[in-house]
Amino acid sequence: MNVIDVDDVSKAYGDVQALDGLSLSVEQGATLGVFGTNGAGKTTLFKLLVGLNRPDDGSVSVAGADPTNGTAVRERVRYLPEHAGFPPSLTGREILSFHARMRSVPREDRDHHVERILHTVGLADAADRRVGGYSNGMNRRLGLGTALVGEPAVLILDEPTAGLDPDGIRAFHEVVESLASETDVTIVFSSHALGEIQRLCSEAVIIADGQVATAGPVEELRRAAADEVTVSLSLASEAAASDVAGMLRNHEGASSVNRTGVDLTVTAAPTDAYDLLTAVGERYDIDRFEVREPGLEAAFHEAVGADGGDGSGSDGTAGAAAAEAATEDVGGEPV
Ligand SMILES: Nc1ncnc2c1ncn2[C@@H]1O[C@H](COP(=O)(O)OP(=O)(O)OP(=O)(O)O)[C@@H](O)[C@H]1O
Repeated sequence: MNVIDVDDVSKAYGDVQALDGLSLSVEQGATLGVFGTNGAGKTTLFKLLVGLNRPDDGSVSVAGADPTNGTAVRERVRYLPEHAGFPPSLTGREILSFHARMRSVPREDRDHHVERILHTVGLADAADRRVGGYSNGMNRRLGLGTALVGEPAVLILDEPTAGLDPDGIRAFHEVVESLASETDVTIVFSSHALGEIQRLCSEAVIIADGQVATAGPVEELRRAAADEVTVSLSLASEAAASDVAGMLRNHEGASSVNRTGVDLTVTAAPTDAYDLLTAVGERYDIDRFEVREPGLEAAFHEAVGADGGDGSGSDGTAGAAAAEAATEDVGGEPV
């Protein structure tokens, strides 16, 4: 049964055609990854799914109704925007309890409901700390926790791991993985990292120029992907880089390790890349990291680069931008 049906939807902001005849459907319980370059239309799509915007043309149905049609639908569909802030002086438990009251969770169930969510998002030990002292990753998981209050049918997560360090990404992945395997919630998850979509999602859709460029089971993307990814990372000193090289040579997930000064290049299976980064991040300060996935880049290039898209394609710019977006992956922030 489809829980989301988007049919031939268009949406413009003045002269900018953000969505241009986009159609997509999602089965209940699926985890859908939405990938696209900057400005492809992902956030516009998400706002239509949660009723924050209306389409100019076409129709949107979520959990059996038009999302702009009243609060009953909005209760069943939750949106975690890219940036969610909380009052720093409150604790995680207080914030979740507040959301439980707002969502009309019965008083006698509230404490148990909040406790269960704290465990689900991995914040049980930090429940009574003020959120002003939470890390970026903990804040993001608390945001996911607030979205889980009242047991929604659909979760819409807009780039939930953007800007997180490897530990934060891994912790968030674990929460999404357990939600996907242990509940019937449908998760729609946008990301600039194809590897993340490959790891977490059962279905993927690639959006380019406001349209679906390609869609299907992630298994198909996986088949198109290379067996190995390249992880590049820089350590604070040559001594640390040398230690890490030794450590990774003994790590069963790493198939090759090369070091030049403070820089390391490691090849690994796509699903091992985050484990390797976490293992290093637990013991050393990583200055910079990047995960490159040549096979996925090629698949993406093919999906959006073939006709080039509006105004940028004939000279290959769209394909180049696509490849750049894919290689950027989740790297960047110091750990
Ligand atoms: N409120 C707005 N007013 C004018 N133009 C907008 C507005 N919101 C989005 N756009 C434009 O619509 C297009 C699609 O934007 P959207 O935010 O949906 O893309 P996105 O895929 O989420 O991008 P990103 O990955 O950068 O967040 C872009 O060209 C953007 O500049």
